[in-house]
Amino acid sequence: MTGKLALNAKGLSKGYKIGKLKQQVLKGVDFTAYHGQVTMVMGPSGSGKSTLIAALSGLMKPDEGEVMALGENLWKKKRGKIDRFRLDHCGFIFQGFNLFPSLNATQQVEQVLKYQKVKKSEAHRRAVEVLDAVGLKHRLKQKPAELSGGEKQRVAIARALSKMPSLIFADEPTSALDSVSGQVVIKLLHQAAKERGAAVVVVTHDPRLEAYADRVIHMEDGKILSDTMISGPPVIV
Ligand SMILES: Nc1ncnc2c1ncn2[C@@H]1O[C@H](COP(=O)(O)OP(=O)(O)OP(=O)(O)O)[C@@H](O)[C@H]1O
Repeated sequence: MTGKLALNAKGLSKGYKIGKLKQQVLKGVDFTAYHGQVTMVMGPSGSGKSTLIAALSGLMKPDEGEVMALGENLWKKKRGKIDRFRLDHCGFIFQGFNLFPSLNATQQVEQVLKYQKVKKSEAHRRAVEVLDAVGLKHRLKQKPAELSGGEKQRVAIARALSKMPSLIFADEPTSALDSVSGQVVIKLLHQAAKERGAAVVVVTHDPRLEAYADRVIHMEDGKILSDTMISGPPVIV
């Protein structure tokens, strides 16, 4: 699995209309991501990083271009099938955590597994296991309001990892965190790539992440300016 192409996008373009003007945010972007690798996307604010992630993950249809995700032509699918693809194969870690305020840490993870039709008892077992893995065994019953920023982000990661997704999209996953919590989050993402062969795409301004990236892509003004493979070309197995 490791080293195989997980995402292969070609010619992605996207513009937003503001009144009569159209702002071109993605300008014919080609993008690849491999299983077992952490691909970091950097660039100035407004350069189109989040829009790129949205197009790659089935959240927002590009105006032009094609996304092959796990060998499937994502945007050729019907809306419901795209939603199902996301549910089955994608894990998301966004800024602001997106946790349900009324659910405790265990329930946050169980909720996701319920959508995957995992049995209740099995969902509970897996939720506890994955929360333990992110160092939150002592916070299983806490709701978001009772958790620190770092703990909330770890719940969000546990939730994303619990369904063992092949594709993980993280948008500024460490921006709200102190350096210790940030390191924990980075290591967990790295582990998901190395131990499970997930393709991890991380949008970040955080230079600490660079040490864990296999590849660093720089975007500017809707285009990719540079693409540097840090850990050498992927190994095809
Ligand atoms: N739904 C939308 N409607 C209109 N304009 C949008 C929309 N989403 C994003 N934009 C604009 O598109 C441009 C690129 O946004 P995007 O969020 O992709 O950039 P980014 O590189 O992720 O920025 P940041 O680092 O600040 O998060 C910005 O100028 C933004 O204002």
